[in-house]
Amino acid sequence: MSGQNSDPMGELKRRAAEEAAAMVQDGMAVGLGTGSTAALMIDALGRRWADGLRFVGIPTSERSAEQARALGITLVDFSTHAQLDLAIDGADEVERGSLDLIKGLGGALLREKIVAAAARRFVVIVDEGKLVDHLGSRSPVPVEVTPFGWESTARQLGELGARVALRIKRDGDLFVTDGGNLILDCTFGPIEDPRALEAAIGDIVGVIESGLFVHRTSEVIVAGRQGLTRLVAA
Ligand SMILES: O=C(CO)[C@H](O)[C@H](O)COP(=O)(O)O
Repeated sequence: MSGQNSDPMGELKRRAAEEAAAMVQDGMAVGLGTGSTAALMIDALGRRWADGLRFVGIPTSERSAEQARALGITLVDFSTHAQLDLAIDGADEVERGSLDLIKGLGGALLREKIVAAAARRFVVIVDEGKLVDHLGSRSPVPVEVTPFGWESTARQLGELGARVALRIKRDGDLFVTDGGNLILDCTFGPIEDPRALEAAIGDIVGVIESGLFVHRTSEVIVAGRQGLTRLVAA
């Protein structure tokens, strides 16, 4: 067995990741996303780094920091780089048309959102299975909350119409974010007005941030069976 084309979608995701990595230019400050697709992009940046490209990265998770460091990529923080040229990340859902997102199934939504908000351009890489007509069609909205009083925060999220589940790891331990917080996965079903829901979630005391990314995306690179497609925000 040759192994070639045994994972055609994986190969397309790798190409999408490489296309996004090709947008990085010498001297840029770049936000490095989290997740399996973002990891392919960081690998691609590692190859470009080995070829002589020089830039600085701000990682969105300890995982991505570790990966980038192992590739020799220089990492910085917001104390020296309060604004980024570009941030590249994956997503759990992308709404066709608006390019609004759900992120955070990997648990890095807070740092991901801070990095996206600080970037002049925010580029998202996904496979075509992540495209939806309405956010919430398949994915819950992850919400990062303070451990103190999480039960009360969960009750109030429930009052917004969500089925709320505290995120637990496969080994049965609580999932704790890089910032030491908890995640409540909130299933709303298809969301009519993501902007209004993002605001309503953000109004609840105890909520740190939600995985709704509204009006933040500059461009989406979609890996599909027919090849790569680039979607640009209207
Ligand atoms: O938001 C994220 C992590 O918090 C990821 O970008 C999202 O979960 C997509 O991951 P993957 O590329 O593995 O499907």
